[in-house]
Amino acid sequence: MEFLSWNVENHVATVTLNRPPANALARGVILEVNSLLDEVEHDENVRVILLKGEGRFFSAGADIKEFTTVTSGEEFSKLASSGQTIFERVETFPKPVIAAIHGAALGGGLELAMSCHIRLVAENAKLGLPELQLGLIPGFAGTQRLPRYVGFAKAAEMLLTSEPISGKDAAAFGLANHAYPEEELFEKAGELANKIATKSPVAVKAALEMLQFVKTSSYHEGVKAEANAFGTVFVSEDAKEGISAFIEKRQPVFKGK
Ligand SMILES: C/C=C/C(=O)SCCNC(=O)CCNC(=O)[C@H](O)C(C)(C)COP(=O)(O)OP(=O)(O)OC[C@H]1O[C@@H](n2cnc3c(N)ncnc32)[C@H](O)[C@@H]1OP(=O)(O)O
Repeated sequence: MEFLSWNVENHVATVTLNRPPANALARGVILEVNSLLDEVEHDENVRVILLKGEGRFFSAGADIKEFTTVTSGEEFSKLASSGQTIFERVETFPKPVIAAIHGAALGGGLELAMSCHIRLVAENAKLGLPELQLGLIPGFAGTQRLPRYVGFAKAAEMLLTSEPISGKDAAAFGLANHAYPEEELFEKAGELANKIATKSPVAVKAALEMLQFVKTSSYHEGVKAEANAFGTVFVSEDAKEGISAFIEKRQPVFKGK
């Protein structure tokens, strides 16, 4: 694998996203997440997966620079659907997946983290869905998962302002299970993963399966609508402006077209 490395110790597979400088989730990275799941799903030595990022961030989201290579709304909808499918596999995976988030989990990075079963964060991390700043919307089920954790009003504020919240606030709002000083994060995450790894894999699998019943049919309709809207919004002039503004390191000027 090019962008993920992993090692197994005490039945815990620690998986590291490694795509400098921001662990942006280019298509290839998301496909590798899927391949990683293929590798560990039937490996009896792996009971828990702990996901983290190398460098300054967990992940700054989808690769904005890669967006400039996609042209049609249909292609963007497909990109969103395939990401949604892989993140859904994370959420329905029969082994617990824990995200340890330092630095930032933004856009697709937060969407990946929200598909994990448990999130531990550094107090000073930034968590958010800033897609509207780019003239876009989230496309990897973020519009559906975020309100499930933080409630409608906070999700609306986070989406509509594009402003991230701190790890400390993420724990207070229920987006993260716990927040720790950054220097303690990975040790605490390892302890939690080791604790879960001592449980019966049969019972753990059943518990995870039962938790999936909280999803409603409107959730599944919502992610489908999100992928379609992602494609429609992406071919707007405002999206071109938002993406160019990010790359040119300036503020976007949106015209409503
Ligand atoms: C369906 C899903 C859709 C999406 O996920 S859309 C993407 C949503 N994500 C974002 O909008 C986040 C964008 N990034 C940022 O806001 C900032 O960056 C950070 C807060 C993560 C970090 O800020 P700072 O510490 O000032 O560093 P820096 O100089 O902005 O970034 C370091 C390098 O990382 C590249 N980078 C950051 N995020 C992305 C990204 N999402 N896609 C591609 N590249 C990214 C930058 O361009 C730059 O690179 P260079 O040093 O070559 O200028």
